[in-house]
Amino acid sequence: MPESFLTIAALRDAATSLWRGDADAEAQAAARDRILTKPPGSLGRLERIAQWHARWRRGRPMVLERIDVIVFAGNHGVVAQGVSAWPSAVTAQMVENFRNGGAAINQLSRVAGATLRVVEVADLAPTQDFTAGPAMDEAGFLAAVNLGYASVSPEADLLCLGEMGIGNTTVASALSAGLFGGSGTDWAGRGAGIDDDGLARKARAIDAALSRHGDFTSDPLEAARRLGGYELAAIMGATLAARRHGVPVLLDGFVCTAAAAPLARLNSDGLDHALVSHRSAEAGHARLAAALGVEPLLDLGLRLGEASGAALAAPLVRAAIACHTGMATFDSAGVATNSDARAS
Ligand SMILES: Cc1cc2ncn([C@H]3O[C@H](COP(=O)(O)O)[C@@H](O)[C@H]3O)c2cc1C
Ligand SMILES: O=C(O)c1cccnc1
Repeated sequence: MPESFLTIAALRDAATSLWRGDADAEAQAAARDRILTKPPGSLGRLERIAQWHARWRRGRPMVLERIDVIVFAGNHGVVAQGVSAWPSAVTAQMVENFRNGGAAINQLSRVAGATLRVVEVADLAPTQDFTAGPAMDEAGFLAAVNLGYASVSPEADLLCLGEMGIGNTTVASALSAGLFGGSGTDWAGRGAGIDDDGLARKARAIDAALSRHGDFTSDPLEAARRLGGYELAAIMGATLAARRHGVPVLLDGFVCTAAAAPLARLNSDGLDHALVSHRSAEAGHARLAAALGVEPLLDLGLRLGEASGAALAAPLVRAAIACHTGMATFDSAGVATNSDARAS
């Protein structure tokens, strides 16, 4: 596979010929779960998380020494439609804040024992307003995908993805509608706190984008190029790279999940190496998770973005792996197995 995609066709090839994961490693992890000193299944979803990590780790040891958090930042032409309560300048100001350690994600990354990196996509130039034309041309879209792809280190044991981009809840709503159907009012939410009039403008902008681009959105990559944004394209590229490198992924909230969703539309298992870390309070996220058939790990009423939910869920993966690798077996600890096991 090339290190960067020169054409949409090359990207499509990569996104439709995915590594399917290590089914043996997953089965071995499930078998070990059954002999650990606990009632079978009693660690609930933690057991599935450990098995998931084993499957997508390409045979490497089940450790969580290196957790990478990457926040991709970008700007959006559709902000001109009055869809955000905040000016686009806040994107660059928050990037500076990330670099100075002052944002929520700085604190949450530290608590998770993770390393935070911020990547400005397209130098924070805005996309084209997608009510008037495609958000990105092919070259700009591919450059953003490639930047995201190249940002992923194969050395990471877990990758937390997030975003910063004023206006991007409108973009995520339009992209979700393009991929899964529905209208502006179905998908639009209040984002970073827009009022009722703004919410109505947001729904109208999404509907305008859908009527302009709707004929092309049956192709998930065209949907991503026309209705997406630079940082969303980078998140998709990073998610694809993580699949290739054997790095399990935690996706953040609505925007991040929408960004990666084209991969699930290209392949029914295209996001199996990624977990949705939390259910965002942003209106569209529950609908998007249902459309993808996934159950987010946490539900804390967060509606921030920045990878905040992903960083919060990383300790769950750490806990799952600690139990899986550290617990004694019934045999080694001399604990009696249950009656079914004794009878067999
Ligand atoms: C100070 C501030 C910090 C943020 N951190 C994340 N977001 C979040 O809000 C933005 C999306 O909301 P909308 O679509 O309504 O513009 C994104 O930048 C997202 O990451 C923030 C927003 C603000 C204002
Ligand atoms: O869930 C998200 O991704 C989100 C919610 C509100 C604002 N920005 C992002």
